Amino acid sequence: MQKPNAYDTITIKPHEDTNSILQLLENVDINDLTYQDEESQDLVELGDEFSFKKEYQQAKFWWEKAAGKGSARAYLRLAYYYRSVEWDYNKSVENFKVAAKAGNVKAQCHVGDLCYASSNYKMAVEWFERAAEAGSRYAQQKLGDIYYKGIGVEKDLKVAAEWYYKHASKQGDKRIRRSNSIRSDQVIYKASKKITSLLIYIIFYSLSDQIYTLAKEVRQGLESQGVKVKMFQIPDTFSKNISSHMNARSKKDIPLVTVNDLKLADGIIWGVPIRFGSMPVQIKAFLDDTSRLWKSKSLAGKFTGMFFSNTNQHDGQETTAFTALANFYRHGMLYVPLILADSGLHDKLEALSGSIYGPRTIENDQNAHEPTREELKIARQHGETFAKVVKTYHWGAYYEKEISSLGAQENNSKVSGHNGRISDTERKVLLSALELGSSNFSFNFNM
Ligand SMILES: Cc1cc2nc3c(=O)[nH]c(=O)nc-3n(C[C@H](O)[C@H](O)[C@H](O)COP(=O)(O)O)c2cc1C
Repeated sequence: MQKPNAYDTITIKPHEDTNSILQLLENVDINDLTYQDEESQDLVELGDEFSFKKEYQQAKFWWEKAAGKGSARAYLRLAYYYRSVEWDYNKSVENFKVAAKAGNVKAQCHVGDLCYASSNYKMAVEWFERAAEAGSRYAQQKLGDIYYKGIGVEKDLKVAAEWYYKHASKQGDKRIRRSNSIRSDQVIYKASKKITSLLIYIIFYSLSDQIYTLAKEVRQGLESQGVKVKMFQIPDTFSKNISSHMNARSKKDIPLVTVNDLKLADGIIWGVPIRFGSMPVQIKAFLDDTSRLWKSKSLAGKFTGMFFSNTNQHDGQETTAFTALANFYRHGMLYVPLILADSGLHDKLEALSGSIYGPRTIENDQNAHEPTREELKIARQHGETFAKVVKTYHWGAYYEKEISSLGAQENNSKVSGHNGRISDTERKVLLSALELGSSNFSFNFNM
């Protein structure tokens, strides 16, 4: 019979395979327990013998006899027969369904595939679940994919990770079972710990508290992302006379920063009051002192950012930012700008403080030390964004490290016939576990 161009019922796509029934039967577990009785098993095997001799009509005869006795195995063979010898889509699907209902795992996978191809995801999941629970690795992987991508079901990384893990653990591939470090729950736990132990510094110099007020808001934004925050101030170098002349306020509860402290931070945000279009000498002196960290590259790769304060709307933020950037780039630090889309700066009609270089508060004669609500909001938002950037980087670095450690383990384990590469399944177990871990921290990959 001629293979039809399109199948008739519903929206199921035709199988494009031209496999002979022998090839199709190759993957069938001949020891499956879905036959009903010994007699029907004999009949199925008789049919199989004819099939191996490519005498398909005879094969069909005996399989039909076995099917008449309720043998699920026989129904599976008839489904293959109508799919690869005598093209009859309806009969093929009918036989798959009977075999699936009678508990044949292979048939359940086929029915799952058919439902999936016709966008009936709910049914597909039901059939794949039946097969997966009976141990089908194919169905386990399919369920992992379905939940991982959220196709027709609500995306659920935890469920995806569990199915991928089951799929991987059954592989006979002992690598995944043996390696405790890639147990998905442990990956999540370790990665989560890594993220919650990220340490961000806010380092500022502030005489009359304007910068200090903004610093507290940046801190809130950072902490909302689950990172640890330490606040430091840069030691003053003015004499008591000058300080009191400049209305300096003591902030005894905030520790003074030392150059060595910087080594421990995963990110540093600087609070910079503007002095004649540049940073205060105290900050500059401190940054100059960091030159002793060049050789050890202690600051290289760390994220950094700034927030500002000054008196006049158009006076000095850009020049202060420009001249500061060279200090950071010299160390190989990575500057995080104020992301305008996050801050809402570019869609406001009224003039707002801050720029692409960072949030800012403008001194106000009546209310000198109280930034506006919008300024505080932008500062908080910047703290959030900064923490997300640092987390994204460390998450990715952690993931990469796990992947390469898998590769290294593989090379060491000398599993025969393995090329040392990480399998797709291993990647998927890790990826879903890591994404799941990230979602536990309301971490947003789409920022
Ligand atoms: C020496 C000096 C220079 C200043 N230069 C500027 C300036 O160039 N532009 C500006 O808008 N404000 C300038 N200001 C105002 C400060 O930026 C403002 O007082 C500061 O941001 C207050 O922050 P703080 O309370 O955290 O110390 C200057 C202040 C001083 C003391």
